[in-house]
Amino acid sequence: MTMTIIKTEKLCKTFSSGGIQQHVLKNLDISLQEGDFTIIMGSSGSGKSTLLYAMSGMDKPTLGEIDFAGKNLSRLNNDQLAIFRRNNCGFVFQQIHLLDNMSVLDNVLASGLLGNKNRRQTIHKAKEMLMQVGIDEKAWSKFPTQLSGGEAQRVGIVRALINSPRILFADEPTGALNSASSDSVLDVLTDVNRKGQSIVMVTHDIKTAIRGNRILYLRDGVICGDLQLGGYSEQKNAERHEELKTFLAEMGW
Ligand SMILES: Nc1ncnc2c1ncn2[C@@H]1O[C@H](COP(=O)(O)OP(=O)(O)OP(=O)(O)O)[C@@H](O)[C@H]1O
Repeated sequence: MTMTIIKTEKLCKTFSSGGIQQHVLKNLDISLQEGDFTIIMGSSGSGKSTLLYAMSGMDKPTLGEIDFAGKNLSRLNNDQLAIFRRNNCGFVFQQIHLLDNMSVLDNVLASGLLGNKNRRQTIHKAKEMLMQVGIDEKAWSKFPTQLSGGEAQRVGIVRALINSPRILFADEPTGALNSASSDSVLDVLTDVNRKGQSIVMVTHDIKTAIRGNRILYLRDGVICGDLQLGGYSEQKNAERHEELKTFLAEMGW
């Protein structure tokens, strides 16, 4: 039986500037299931990143409730939210933001050793996870500038997952990568999702989106489409592609 991990009720986000209000998210009622690889699509400016930031506690909603694994995020202050994010959320973005003056391994450990962690176990876990994403021992002492974009993003994913977050939030994680690097990153995301990691990802790209099992389509701050695609399988790649393209055409994408 699947479990709801995030539930929003009448979630609204309004930005105000120069006396003008922009209602970016409008009364969203969304349920996300644990173990899902949920994709958020929609045209530019439809509110995808704003929704990702609200659901992950990176930003506060203007109105409405967000229940994240039984915790009401709307009731937390900024310090409580920061602790909640550290314990429950992993993030990967288009810009990778590894620390240039630290080695690959130290970049992962900088996150992994936050809090009261056992150093030896954390180092072991970091090395094991780096191996799993194809970053072998030779690369552990390299600096981020010595990595390809795809390698750097795979290190970024390990850094995001080192504290075993409930959800990995990804905002266009392959947006800056070439096709081969992008595939290597998507393979890692598919693999960790198959092992049970819940993922919520924003993307514009169909090839990226078919990795998900559920596609939410946002238009002008409202969810107007919800497609269940089933789990990713390479054999059914072409069929999934067609199904998603048809759905997006119906959405007016
Ligand atoms: N901090 C902010 N202050 C004011 N307006 C904002 C802020 N963040 C987002 N917006 C506005 O909210 C709208 C939605 O932005 P958002 O980044 O969520 O869209 P998106 O669907 O992710 O777009 P894209 O696909 O282009 O990244 C945009 O018009 C944007 O300018």
